[in-house]
Amino acid sequence: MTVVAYAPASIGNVSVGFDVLGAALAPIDGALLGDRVEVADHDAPFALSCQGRFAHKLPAEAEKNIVYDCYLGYAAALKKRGLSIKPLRMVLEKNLPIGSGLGSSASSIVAALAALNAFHDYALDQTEALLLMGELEGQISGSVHYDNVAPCYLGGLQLMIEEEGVISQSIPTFDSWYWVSCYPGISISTAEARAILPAQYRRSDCLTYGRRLAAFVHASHTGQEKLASAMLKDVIAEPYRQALIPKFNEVRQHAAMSGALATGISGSGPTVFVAMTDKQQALRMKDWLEANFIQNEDGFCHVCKIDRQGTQITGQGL
Ligand SMILES: Nc1ncnc2c1ncn2[C@@H]1O[C@H](COP(=O)(O)OP(=O)(O)O)[C@@H](O)[C@H]1O
Ligand SMILES: N[C@@H](CCOP(=O)(O)O)C(=O)O
Repeated sequence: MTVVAYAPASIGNVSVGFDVLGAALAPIDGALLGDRVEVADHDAPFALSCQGRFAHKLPAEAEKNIVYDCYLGYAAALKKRGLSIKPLRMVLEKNLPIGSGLGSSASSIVAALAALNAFHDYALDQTEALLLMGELEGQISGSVHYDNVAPCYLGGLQLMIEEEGVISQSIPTFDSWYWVSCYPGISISTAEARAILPAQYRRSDCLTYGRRLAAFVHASHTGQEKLASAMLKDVIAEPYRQALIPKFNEVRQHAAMSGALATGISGSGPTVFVAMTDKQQALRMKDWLEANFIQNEDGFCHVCKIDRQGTQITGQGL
C-alpha cells in the first residue's frame, strides 16, 4: 500500500490572533504550496528520504528531521492503544522553505502524521492526531501552538479554542479576499522570533488584543467585511518582529496605496501577506513584491485564496 498526504502552507496569527488564529493557503494558479509525504510498505522497519525544492536546507541527518519524530510519536501513540506500527518507508517532498513564516515545520508534521494515520487505517481520530501534531510543533518552536497545524490539517480559517476538549473550530471567511503571500528568501527561526517577544504585556495592549480579536471574529460571523479587515492589526508580535524583516514598512505603505485591506507578517515571518479584494490589484501587488521585496532566488510570491480542504490524502505515489 502507498499513501500520500499533501499539507498546505498556512498564515499563523493572521495579525490579530497571536497563536490563536491561522489560515490555510491555496494559490489561485493551482501551484503546490505545501509539503507532501509518502508512506509505503517496506521490507525493513523504517526508512526516510527527502526530495523537493527545499530538501537541501533540511538537517543532513534523518534523525534530526521532524518527520522522524513524527514516526516515533505515531509509533508511541499506537503502542498506547495496544497496536504496532507497520514496517514502512517515508519520503518527504520538502516544498516549503524552512523558517519562512509559512508553517513549514507544521506542513511536514501534518503531512507525515496524516499519511501515517491513513496508512494505519485511521487508528487515531482527528482530535488525537491534532494533539500529536501540536506536541511535535511545540518541540520545534519552543512552545505548543496550533495556529499552523490546525488550519494545515483541517483547512479554512481556524480559531484555537483549547478548552473543553476542543482544539480549534473554523470561522467564516470572505470569499472575495485574495491573500498575496510573499517569501523574500531569507530565514527567521520561529523559536528565536518567539524569544524576542516580551514575557509580559501592558494592560492596554491586552485589552486592545482581546477587543480586536473579538471584533474580528464577530465581524466574520456577521459578514462585515470592512470591519473585519480593519481589525487585522497586531500589538503582540509585529511591533517587535518587524525590524527582522527588511522593507516591511515599504511593503505596508505600497500595499495601502494599492487598495490593500490589510498587510501583516505571516507567522513569525519573514513572509508577509497582503489581503485584497480585487484580483487585478492582487496580481499587480505580486509583481511589485517580486521586484521590490524578494531578496534572492529562494524567494517567491503567490496570490492565494483560503484553502478550505486542508490536508488531502491520495493513493498514488509521489
Ligand atoms: N521537515 C522539516 N521541515 C521544516 N523544518 C524542519 C524539518 N525537520 C527539521 N526541521 C528543523 O526545524 C526548525 C524549523 O524552524 P522554524 O523556524 O520553526 O520553521 P518554520 O517556521 O518554517 O516552521 C529548523 O531548525 C529546521 O532545520
Ligand atoms: N504563532 C506562531 C506562528 C509561527 O508560524 P511560523 O510559520 O513562523 O512557524 C508565532 O507567531 O510564533
